[in-house]
Amino acid sequence: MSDSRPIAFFGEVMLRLSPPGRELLLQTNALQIHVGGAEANVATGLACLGHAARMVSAVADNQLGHAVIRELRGRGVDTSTIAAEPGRLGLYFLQPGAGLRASEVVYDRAHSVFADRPAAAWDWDKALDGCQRLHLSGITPAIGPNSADAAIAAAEAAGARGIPVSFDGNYRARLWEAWDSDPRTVLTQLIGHADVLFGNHRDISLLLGTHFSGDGADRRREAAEAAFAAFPKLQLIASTARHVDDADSHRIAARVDTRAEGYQTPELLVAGIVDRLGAGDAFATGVLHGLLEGGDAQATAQAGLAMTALKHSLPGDASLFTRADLAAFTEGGMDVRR
Ligand SMILES: O=C(O)C(=O)C[C@H](O)[C@H](O)COP(=O)(O)O
Repeated sequence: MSDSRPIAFFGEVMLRLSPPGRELLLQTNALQIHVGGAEANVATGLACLGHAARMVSAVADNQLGHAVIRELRGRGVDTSTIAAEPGRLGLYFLQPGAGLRASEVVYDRAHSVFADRPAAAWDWDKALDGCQRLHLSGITPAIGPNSADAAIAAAEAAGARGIPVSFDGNYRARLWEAWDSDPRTVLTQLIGHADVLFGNHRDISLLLGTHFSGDGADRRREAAEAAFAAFPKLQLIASTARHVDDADSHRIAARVDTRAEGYQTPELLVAGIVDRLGAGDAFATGVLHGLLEGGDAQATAQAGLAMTALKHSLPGDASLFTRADLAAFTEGGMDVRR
């Protein structure tokens, strides 16, 4: 039996606006709307797999914010710790890639309710009450000084209560560059609280200022060992290796390193991609699911790979797959099930 206590997710929830097909953003006169936000995506993914997930956030007290809360609640996420306050909801525009044209994201989230909320306004006693884990990502501290302080306060509050923290690096250059930020110091501080880190050898290299000279899996193991040495609380590092052939076809392997062992799955061809956004969050969902089920490095990496592969087939940011979907994927056989 896995732990039934909720996992708390702290981060901004937004709306994503994107053209229906492969059109350019303003070539179209219609935009599709999806709820997005890295931490909310993982919360949704885990809720759909039957785990208790609690979203800690703040949205606009208007139709948009209320719709976001309704959507998350409808997907089984506990929304009782989402504040609705006067102000604006963060948005982002996605122009999906096609062929050799890459996808583009335009953020429109400055001065959102979440970004402008003072760090002292968050109630960590309520947010973390009864939780088994807190999940954070590198997006929250990138949003601006209030949310950087709030992310650190969240990690410290979890630490003070003995609640483990998982951290997804999710480096967003465009957010960090928009203000007078110091990503390395802030991210180092946050990862210092984490027992689970989602990040690859490049993220670790940037954090530690170390160059890892090996190749492939060896380089990832070398980077993981350096991170374990630098961050005493860290117990597990998970990453994907993604080769982009074109917008519709990627080859992906999943890797999990613990202090004792490293396991990397064979590369999986993910072709016919419908929507790549949220695939990293689906990977985190799978890895956390694997951990909650008591899996070892191999089982955890395989669950991460399965969830990320499935997400590429689904429009929208969040992974909505159930345990039955995961089992069907693992059994194989891609023809119609009837
Ligand atoms: O960029 C942000 O700030 C967001 O939170 C929007 C998206 O929901 C995530 O970025 C998806 O992240 P990936 O799973 O890495 O594709």
